[in-house]
Amino acid sequence: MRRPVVGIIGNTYMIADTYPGHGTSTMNSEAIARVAECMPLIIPADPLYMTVDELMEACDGFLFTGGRPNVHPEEYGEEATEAHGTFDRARDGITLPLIRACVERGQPFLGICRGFQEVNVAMGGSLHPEIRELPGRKNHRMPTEGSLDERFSRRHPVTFTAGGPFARLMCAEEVQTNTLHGQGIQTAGPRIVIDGTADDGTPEALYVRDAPGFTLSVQWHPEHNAAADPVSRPLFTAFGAAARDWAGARRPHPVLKSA
Ligand SMILES: N[C@@H](CCC(=O)NCCCC(=O)O)C(=O)O
Repeated sequence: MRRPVVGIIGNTYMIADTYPGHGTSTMNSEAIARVAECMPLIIPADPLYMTVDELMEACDGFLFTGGRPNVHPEEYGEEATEAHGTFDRARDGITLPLIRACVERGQPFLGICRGFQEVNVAMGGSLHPEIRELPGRKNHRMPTEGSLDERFSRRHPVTFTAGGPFARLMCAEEVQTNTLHGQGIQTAGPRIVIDGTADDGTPEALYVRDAPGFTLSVQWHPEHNAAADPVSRPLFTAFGAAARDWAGARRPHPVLKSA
């Protein structure tokens, strides 16, 4: 059987500070190829180039990756302010309808950081532009100095709901994770289940209630050191199994089965 194809949502970057291109970190491709055991395919996420239907036909599952630009607040009914930072409207135009279509059809996805936030917004939730300004919250942003491994080092605990899909998948109710984000979930969408939180109350792990397929998503970055990290590895392995099920029969692999 051919390997399942996982569409890795690309971000827009300036190449050599001169002209725009699409891309993703090799950590994402590596995690999909070597841990999920699927074929990584980087997607130039822009509705000018493709439709959601075409993407769903071409790919068996999707990795909604991290990305510096924030989801546009119009997508959750708020006006943009300076605090909301920069945006990527082309990516919003693909990812938000694609998430809703995957939820409805049971096609698997794994959301990471901005991708986690996109899942919440796509399902009717909202984001806070700068969570470190909320009372009692810590700074979750990427350290401004240090090697890649230092910047992606584990910085806070995440506690999962006892008996929930994440606790079952990780065989632990508490894990340590990295953290590289400024925004965070403000209100969860009606079907979003927050299944893990940081020690300052920031939502860190979610799934979509009653979705027929795999929807596990995390605010941290499991793609770092995915093959060796005991928290990352089960997430990518379970996602790969869900994509294989979909590729084999074009049928969903439910979140609870995956855990
Ligand atoms: N913009 C959001 C999401 C942060 C995020 O995904 N960070 C990783 C960036 C990786 C990259 O630049 O590709 C926020 O700040 O909350």
